[in-house]
Amino acid sequence: MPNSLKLGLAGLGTVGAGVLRLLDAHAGQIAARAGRPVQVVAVSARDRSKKRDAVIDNYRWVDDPIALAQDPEIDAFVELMGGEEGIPKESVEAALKAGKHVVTANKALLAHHGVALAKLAEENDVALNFEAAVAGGIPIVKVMRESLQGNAISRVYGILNGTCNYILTLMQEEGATFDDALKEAQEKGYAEADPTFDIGGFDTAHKLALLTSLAFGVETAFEDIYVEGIQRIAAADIEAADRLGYRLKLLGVAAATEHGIEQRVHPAMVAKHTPVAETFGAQNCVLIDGDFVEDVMLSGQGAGAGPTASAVMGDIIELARGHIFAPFATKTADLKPYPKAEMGGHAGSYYLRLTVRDQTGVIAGIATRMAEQDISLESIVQHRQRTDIPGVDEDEVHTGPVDVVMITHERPKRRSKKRSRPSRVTDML
Ligand SMILES: NC(=O)C1=CN([C@@H]2O[C@H](COP(=O)(O)OP(=O)(O)OC[C@H]3O[C@@H](n4cnc5c(N)ncnc54)[C@H](O)[C@@H]3O)[C@@H](O)[C@H]2O)C=CC1
Ligand SMILES: N[C@@H](CC=O)C(=O)O
Ligand code: NA
Repeated sequence: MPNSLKLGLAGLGTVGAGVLRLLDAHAGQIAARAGRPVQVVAVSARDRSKKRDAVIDNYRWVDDPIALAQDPEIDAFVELMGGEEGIPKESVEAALKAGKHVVTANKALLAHHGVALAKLAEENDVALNFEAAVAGGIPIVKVMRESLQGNAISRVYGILNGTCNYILTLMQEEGATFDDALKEAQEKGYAEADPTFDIGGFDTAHKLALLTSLAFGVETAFEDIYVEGIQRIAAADIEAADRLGYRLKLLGVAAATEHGIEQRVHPAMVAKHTPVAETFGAQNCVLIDGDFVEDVMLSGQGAGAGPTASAVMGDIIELARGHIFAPFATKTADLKPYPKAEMGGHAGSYYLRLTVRDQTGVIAGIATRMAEQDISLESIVQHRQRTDIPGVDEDEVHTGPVDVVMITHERPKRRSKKRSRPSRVTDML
């Protein structure tokens, strides 16, 4: 049998430990399928003695991930530390410059520095594989990079963050609080080390930047993505969505428009009984519209040790077989600059929830204000009496507060810079 593919693995948390367990469980099958054994020879993390979900005694320990990245014994460096700057970035650069293949799950790093790192990989004739960086176990990067390259893609969108979908699912299905649901997602290993990246929509935006590049053959443009997270979603929004026949989901959308490519991340009302609305827990769902293939949808677990380790191992097996692809499908010199479509030109229908006093003329007043702002309403509904607002006592029960829920007709996001946005806005898909 040919020589084994020797790996140096940096990062032994949820994903790193998952990769070691997967290799341990399926070493024989992987060797047979890859055509040669795959072997971890050395590992690195912050704390050697930490209790973890994998046994590391059989591997050489290297304190410094950058030294591991250049270790003469390894063929490939597997970066599972996370973070866009510092040691993860320097170690990946060091590995590529030393002629080592790199496999990483680090979407934050790639969203910011992916094209520069891909250029380094090209110059050194090595691979930079990142299937695990987008939608966890779903093989979306391979599909975009290889299978769909013959198409002109007009849109790629979906649920790209397991933590947010898990939180929204628990709030919707079990009435859990936001904080409790987030804590559970963290305990299950879905969340980023800093969960603000998840709930603030930035992790979805990191992944969207990579999908946009793969779909449209353009440079990544994370800074140009419109990002709104799920932190301000309240139980009352979830209830209102449910009554209107929708589920709230955090979506990432990249779409070709007449003005360029629009990239946006925000919560959206998704009609019940559609595949996106039926995506629950840590599952992700990615949809692609191509001119010849038409609609493609992929779904599966977007986070967690097992699914992510599966994606990492797929990338490693590809290397062991000797397959090297351009990381962003197109040679970096041929990637086009990102043609940004301003969100100001985005046409959408919006959901708004106002909490108001239940007094005569309130709804008429709102309708008048909306008309003054040239916003046309598709529906306006007065919802339940609010009893959960501090300072409201029983005597006030007839004068409010109540929720008024409105759905607007499709309109551009901002007609004029002078107009302020309503405080609670959710774009509908
Ligand atoms: N947890 C998940 O479901 C998924 C995670 N990812 C990505 O995989 C990567 C790893 O994520 P997790 O395993 O969840 O993180 P984690 O926090 O569980 O583990 C991180 C590991 O990296 C080590 N590490 C971090 N920074 C380091 C540094 N500067 N020097 C040395 N060691 C360092 C830590 O000691 C730890 O062993 C991240 O890029 C994450 O975004 C991607 C898909 C899914
Ligand atoms: N924190 C991420 C992990 C996978 O990418 C998520 O929740 O989706
Ligand atoms: Na993936």
